[in-house]
Amino acid sequence: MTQTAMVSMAFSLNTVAFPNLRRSNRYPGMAFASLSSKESTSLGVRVTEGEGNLPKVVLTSSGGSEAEIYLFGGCITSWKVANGKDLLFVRPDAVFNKKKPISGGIPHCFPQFGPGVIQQHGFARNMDWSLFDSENVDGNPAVTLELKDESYSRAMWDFSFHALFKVTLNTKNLSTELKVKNTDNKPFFFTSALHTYFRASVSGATVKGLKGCKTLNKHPDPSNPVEGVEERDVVNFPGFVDCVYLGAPNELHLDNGLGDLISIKNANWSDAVLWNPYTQMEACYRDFVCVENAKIGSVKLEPDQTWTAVQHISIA
Ligand SMILES: O=P(O)(O)OC[C@H]1O[C@H](O)[C@H](O)[C@@H](O)[C@@H]1O
Repeated sequence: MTQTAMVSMAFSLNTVAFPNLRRSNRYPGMAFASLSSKESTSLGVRVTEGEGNLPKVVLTSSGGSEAEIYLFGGCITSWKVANGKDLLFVRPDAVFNKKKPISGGIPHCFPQFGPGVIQQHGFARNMDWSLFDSENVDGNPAVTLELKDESYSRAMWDFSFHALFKVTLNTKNLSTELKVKNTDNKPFFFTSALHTYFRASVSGATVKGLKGCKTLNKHPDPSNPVEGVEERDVVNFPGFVDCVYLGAPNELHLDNGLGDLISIKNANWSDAVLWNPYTQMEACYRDFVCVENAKIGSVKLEPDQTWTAVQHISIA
């Protein structure tokens, strides 16, 4: 299919309002499928209707990979590599009704990781992000979503900010770039994470690269993390795991126990978190591990300053 053919679909979003489409579709990469039609074979970037009638963006690369991103929460829920295998995991208890964050894929934690003065993991996973931009370069599609403060966020965190989240799909990798700009006239602080749920066989899953990191182990008491140092070359998930790794390296290697070796690279996500709820989630804990790129120490942004962090997950 040619690039021209990829964008031939009409833009028809009768039932869903996207408040910020002003810069969308600048590039010949985005097709907007009718929300009444769930089927499309277009390559590139298209918007369609997902679970619970929520709008989702589908990226399809010329190399045969596919990713899905819900505007609600700016949450990537699927990353299928060319053989059709989805390397991300959405929990069976996930709901798509905006009453809860989508439990699975790659939810945002912003502007707070974990519990604290505002809701657990912050509000970004509970808000509608908007389409901001799209492109399709050499068969590798990308979409940028946008989140700004509004009354919901202001009620708990009274700052003006502008976040952009760019998701780029290549044949063998999925990259994200998160930019947070302080658009207020006073400084603010935040913490953040990409709470990535990888499909896995928990009994065989391992993570390499964390040896030597300072740890804050939330097991057994989440409100009183135990400080330590990771001594293992290969970290596994023998039971409940909830551990922060400070000063994590810019590349980790996940063996998902299902035959896939996944490289998790980052720039500026200085920390990492491993999480598996074990029998707290009896129905699904065997089927995923969370390996999260995180920023646990507060980032301070002065007015007009921008913080940028990149995650790059790829398969060998
Ligand atoms: O259930 P959620 O709010 O999505 O949080 C799920 C988990 O996220 C992180 O991994 C935290 O370290 C855990 O303490 C928390 O339980």
